[in-house]
Amino acid sequence: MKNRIVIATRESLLALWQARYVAGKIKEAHPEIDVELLPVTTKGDQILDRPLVEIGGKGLFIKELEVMLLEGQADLAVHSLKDMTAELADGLTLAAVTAREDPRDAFVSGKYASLDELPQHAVVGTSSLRRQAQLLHYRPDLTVKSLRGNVQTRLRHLDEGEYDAVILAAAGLKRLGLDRRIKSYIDTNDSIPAAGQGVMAIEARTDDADTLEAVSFLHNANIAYCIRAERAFLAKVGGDCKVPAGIFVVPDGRKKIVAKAFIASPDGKELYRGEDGASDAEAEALGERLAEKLLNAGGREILKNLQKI
Ligand SMILES: NCc1[nH]cc(CCC(=O)O)c1CC(=O)O
Repeated sequence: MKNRIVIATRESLLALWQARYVAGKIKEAHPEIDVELLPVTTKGDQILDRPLVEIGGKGLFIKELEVMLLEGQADLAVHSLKDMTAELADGLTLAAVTAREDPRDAFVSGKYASLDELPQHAVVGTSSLRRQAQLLHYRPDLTVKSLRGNVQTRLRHLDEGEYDAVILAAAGLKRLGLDRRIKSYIDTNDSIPAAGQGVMAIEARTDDADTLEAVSFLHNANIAYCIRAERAFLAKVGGDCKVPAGIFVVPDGRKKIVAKAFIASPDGKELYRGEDGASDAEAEALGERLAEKLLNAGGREILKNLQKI
């Protein structure tokens, strides 16, 4: 058994909260292990003046952490699963995925109680094509304006009056103790979450059996099945936040899971939705089948057009 585990983490308050949470759990379960945090600045955190899509997508938040693992400077990396690309770097594996925090998108505003209360042409902040497409599908009159940075920065931009409302993940706000900022929750049928939303992923070296064993108690097997389906879908539709797509999978009784997903044009005018279920053992096939169905329905054409931009 190891006597020391180093956890690489981004430096945002949410990332630090998540890394500290995992560190605390490991110390509780294994008092003999020394757990240390290694905060790392990632490219995705540094470049805030351009949309994520332009600077290379969400892999930018995890690459530096993966290098730390591969070079042996750290033993674990804690991520928001949502920020991870469909493929992990060679030699690395998901040691555990945690129980899911609230998966919903949250409506945050100083002036309005819900999406329905927003006046015509109100300005809503989000840089997620997934949120944008679903927002505009529901309310084509709204103006969606880019919003980047960590959770605190986004809230500050809202408070400074640049937006009438912003959409953020409920999970991040709750972890940071900012629930009071949430005016209402958007139902997962109206804003289908991103693959992995609300789940923390703990990544480690595939050959580091001691570390894998030390964190195995944090693994939630039921969520793992759901995540397998969500990530299989993500891999099929392009694996990055460049696509206006989402999927949400939940356990459904004994050894079954159900999924709902969508692919849309960024303006929300075209939106294809589907639902399907399977046994948990067939999670990947479920995600792939749903992706294929939505791609055939019109999603493939949308993704092709997006690549031209
Ligand atoms: N895009 C950044 C990001 N990555 C994970 C979360 C929240 C936590 C989670 O979904 O697990 C957030 C903030 C947000 O989308 O509002």
